[in-house]
Amino acid sequence: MGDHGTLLSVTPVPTQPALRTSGLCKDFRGFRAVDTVDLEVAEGSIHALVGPNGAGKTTLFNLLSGFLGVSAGRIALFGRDITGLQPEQIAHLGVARSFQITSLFENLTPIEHVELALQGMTSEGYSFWRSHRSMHKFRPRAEELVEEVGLTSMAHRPAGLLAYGQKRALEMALVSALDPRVLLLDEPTAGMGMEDIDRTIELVRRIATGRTVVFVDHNMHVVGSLADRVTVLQAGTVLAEGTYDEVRNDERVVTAYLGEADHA
Ligand SMILES: Nc1ncnc2c1ncn2[C@@H]1O[C@H](COP(=O)(O)OP(=O)(O)OP(=O)(O)O)[C@@H](O)[C@H]1O
Repeated sequence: MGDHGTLLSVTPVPTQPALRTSGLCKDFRGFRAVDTVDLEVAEGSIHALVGPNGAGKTTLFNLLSGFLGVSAGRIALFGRDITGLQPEQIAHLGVARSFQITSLFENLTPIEHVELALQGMTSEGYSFWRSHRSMHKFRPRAEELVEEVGLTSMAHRPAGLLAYGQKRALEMALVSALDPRVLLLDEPTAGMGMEDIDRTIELVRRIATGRTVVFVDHNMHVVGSLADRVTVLQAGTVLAEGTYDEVRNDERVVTAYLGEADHA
């Protein structure tokens, strides 16, 4: 080994997973909805959480984003313990979350929504009474984000007029505006027709560039198209994990889903 001088004193930091849970549990009055889950999400990956209804996917999302407190176990974000932090603290560390249903302001346009989101990211914080001029500095970036999600033609129309798929696209622009390192997407294609689904797949791919994405989706076409890795949950525990092809051929997974179909 050559002499690297002072560089030798710098200990290389091994790459930490974007998210890691160890022994994560959540109890609701004695009912264990998330049961000893060890999850590892690699930095830069797109990771899907799937499983039959009631498997604990949403609860796990709520734990990761701090909306629910853990009953046991730990959560680490890039190696930093975030267990017990409040949602806004976790958001501040670069984790953004989309919801299945987001409340948009019916009278504000997509551009205005995105401008508000961008303003919220600055030290100025959200302020509804700020002058138009101050908001205008966010206009170019807002236009870019609105274009990225395919809403340019609706950019200046009230959000109340947007079709369902367009509202979900606007949501995507809002989470992009937060420029998160880790993005948690809760059923990004729920309730969409085929055309919107394929557009959303493309959108998630684009937004995922340089980021880590964890998403929940029931649509296996979406999971197969997007996910680098898939974790299958059942009754709060990890049933299987691997690539999409690995898990979909796993007999336990097939059985779990057939079980669900039986009860549908
Ligand atoms: N606040 C709560 N109080 C009591 N039980 C809850 C609560 N939230 C979730 N549960 C229960 O925990 C289990 C897991 O629910 P969760 O919503 O996490 O499942 P899921 O995998 O997201 O299901 P779905 O695919 O239907 O959205 C379910 O049995 C649910 O009834």
